[in-house]
Amino acid sequence: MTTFRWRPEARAGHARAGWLDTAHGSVPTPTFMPVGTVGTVKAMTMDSVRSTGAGIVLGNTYHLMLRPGAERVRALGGLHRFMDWPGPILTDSGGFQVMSLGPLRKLDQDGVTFRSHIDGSKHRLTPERSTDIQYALDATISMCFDECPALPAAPDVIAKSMRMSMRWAERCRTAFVQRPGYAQYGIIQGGTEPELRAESVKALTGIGFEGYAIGGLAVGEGQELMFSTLESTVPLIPDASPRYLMGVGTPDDLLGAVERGVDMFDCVMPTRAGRTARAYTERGTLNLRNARHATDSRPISPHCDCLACSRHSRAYLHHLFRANEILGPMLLTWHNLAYYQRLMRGMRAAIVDGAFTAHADHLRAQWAMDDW
Ligand SMILES: CCOC(=O)Nc1nc2cc3nc(NC)[nH]c3cc2c(=O)[nH]1
Ligand SMILES: [Zn+2]
Repeated sequence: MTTFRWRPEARAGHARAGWLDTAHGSVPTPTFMPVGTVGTVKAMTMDSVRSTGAGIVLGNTYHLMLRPGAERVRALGGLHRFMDWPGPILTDSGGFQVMSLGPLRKLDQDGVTFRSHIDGSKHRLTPERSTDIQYALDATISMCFDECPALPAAPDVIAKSMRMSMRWAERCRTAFVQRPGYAQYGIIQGGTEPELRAESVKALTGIGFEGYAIGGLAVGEGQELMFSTLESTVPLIPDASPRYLMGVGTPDDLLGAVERGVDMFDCVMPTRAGRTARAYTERGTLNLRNARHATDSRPISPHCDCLACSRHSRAYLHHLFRANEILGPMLLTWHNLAYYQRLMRGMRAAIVDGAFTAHADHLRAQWAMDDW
């Protein structure tokens, strides 16, 4: 029987390398979670996701509750069976998606009523319903139902929103079914106000969760404010608890957040960029639709073992995107996820080898070169 926990392996300042033990297997941290919004990592098979080195994938409660419905997924054996991913799955609570529906949703102290973007049907999410849906999906890691306020916002607006999210966190914890190897994460809110962030951490650790997410960031505040908020918030989280920074980010964001003690990440950038001809590489990004790649016989990256880099040229990817061929987004999504996983593995190895500072300097110097 597995107990859900994070085990430290090595440290470099605030950065940590470790293992996350779950009911669906152990995953090395720091880890990047590909986003599998509607039960699929777009343009990828789960075997190709596995081949990039991914350990945990993310599923969206909001999308899955609307289609095909949580009850149907449960009846079919849960999300692991449904999408054929035997490893850990983290499901978000739907909070963030629903908040971004704008006029299609009505928020009150008890939850959110909204209309489906698919067929306009009416739905309601509350802390209890969100937690029940994630249970029906058999999520390895469930997230609390929270409100992520748009930034910039006045401190009193941020405070009111955070305090509502803390009341919702209490209700989520009460509704959560504890099972060995499964987890529920509290989501720290508080905008970029250190005192509000501290109040939120205190409230959540008082309730007690298996892990803690830093929410309310990567919503337009900019990297400097994101990093300063991490510096004031992460040290308040219990050392043995896994930390998850939601919706982040670029390779440079990931490096800076790992340096500040974050263990887990999710972001749509590598998959979304893969569909829009943008390639991530050790030397910055490439827009493969650009004519300058039309005759370039080199792989996207000489350091990459993905299918695109081991079999094809930049010229071929350029051609596929110009011809609007499905294989283009498939190959480039594969490459971008492989790059993100290689980046995480490289940071982890440097922390374990006691060479993290030198590795961070090397990464930043390379990204600045974007000359190939
Ligand atoms: C993944 C769990 O998400 C939730 O259930 N709530 C939540 N999600 C967020 C997603 C975010 N994505 C970004 N930037 C792309 N920032 C985010 C914040 C939250 C959040 O505060 N709360
Ligand atoms: Zn590649």
